[in-house]
Amino acid sequence: MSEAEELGALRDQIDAIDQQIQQLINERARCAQQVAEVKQKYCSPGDSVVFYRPEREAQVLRKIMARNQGPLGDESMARLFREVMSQCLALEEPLTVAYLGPEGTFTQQAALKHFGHAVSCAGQISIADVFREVESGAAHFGVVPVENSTEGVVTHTLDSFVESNLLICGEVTLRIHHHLLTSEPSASVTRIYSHAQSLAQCRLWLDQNYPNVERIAVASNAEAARRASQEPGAAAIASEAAAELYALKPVHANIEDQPDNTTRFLIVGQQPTQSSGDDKTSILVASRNEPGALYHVLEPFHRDGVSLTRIETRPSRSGTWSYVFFIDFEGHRDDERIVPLLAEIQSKAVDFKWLGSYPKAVL
Ligand SMILES: C=C(O[C@@H]1C=C(C(=O)O)C=C[C@H]1O)C(=O)O
Repeated sequence: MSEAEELGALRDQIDAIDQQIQQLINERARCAQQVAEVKQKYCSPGDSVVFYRPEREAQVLRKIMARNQGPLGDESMARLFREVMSQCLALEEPLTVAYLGPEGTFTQQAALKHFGHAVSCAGQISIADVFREVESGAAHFGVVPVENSTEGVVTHTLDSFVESNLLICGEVTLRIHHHLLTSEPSASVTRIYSHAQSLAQCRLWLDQNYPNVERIAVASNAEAARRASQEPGAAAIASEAAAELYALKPVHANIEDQPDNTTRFLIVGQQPTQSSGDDKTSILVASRNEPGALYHVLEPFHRDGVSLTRIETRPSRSGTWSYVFFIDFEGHRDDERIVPLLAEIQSKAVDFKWLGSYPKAVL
């Protein structure tokens, strides 16, 4: 056989397989539409139907990864199905997701990684605005950054939970790569714009490569890219998405000081999420201002062998030198061993707030 004949035969096979995949995807989509009808049928009058089910989506993705045999990698396969589910859910109900914008931010990337591309994303100018959009019902869900592996916690996000009644219904992590973007030759750069966190994440690289160039902190990396596209002599530290959006060239790629630089984002919404079988819970606890206060809050976790995944301390706004603790641990509020544990902590604390139980990030 000639090359053309061999390729022709294989491409015929691919066409036939595509036809089957397409039919099956539409069959799946029809099932999702029926799921929507069932959800509507059993919804109590006065309640609003909840179409998006984070725990079910996490379970679907975990099953896909567990049974995958290649040659496509587990994560690549899960990403494909992430998009299929996103389109199926959009047939049930098109979602609006508020995120910390503007367009081109890492938070937007996180929103698309979590929900897939069939949602409509609404960029907000602050974390408080993301919370407001979801509280008012203008957006179904919100996405906000909460911690970075190099720079630590995003305090605005934690503080927002003190006042807000929104619940955490998911988490998503993103490997953060920073690039130096400009439209000029890199030698003529006189100013570098970026968000303060990104400037900090690239501090050593900047000290070595641009020691005498002014670093200017702006509201977001996307805003930095916008300025770099308009001002002569300006460069930005931002993402590939921002480079595309503002037609800038990445003159130096992956300039972050820590190669495993990762940011964790939270998904916030109005409804509680059911157990997916592999979950995390976040709580806020204020304890008495006395010796051993934190110890007494944490002791039950140790005793019951429940793993803490994070603990943050923030000053409470209600009194000088009193604190609230943000605690993340493994398990769901409805798990048999978590129910009594939470009751005990609640009974010991001056103030206690359950912020949500949600599936551990799958992708
Ligand atoms: C189909 C459903 O609704 C939505 C779509 C899903 C899917 O496409 O698999 C999964 C969960 C929900 O977000 C469902 O609840 O099963």
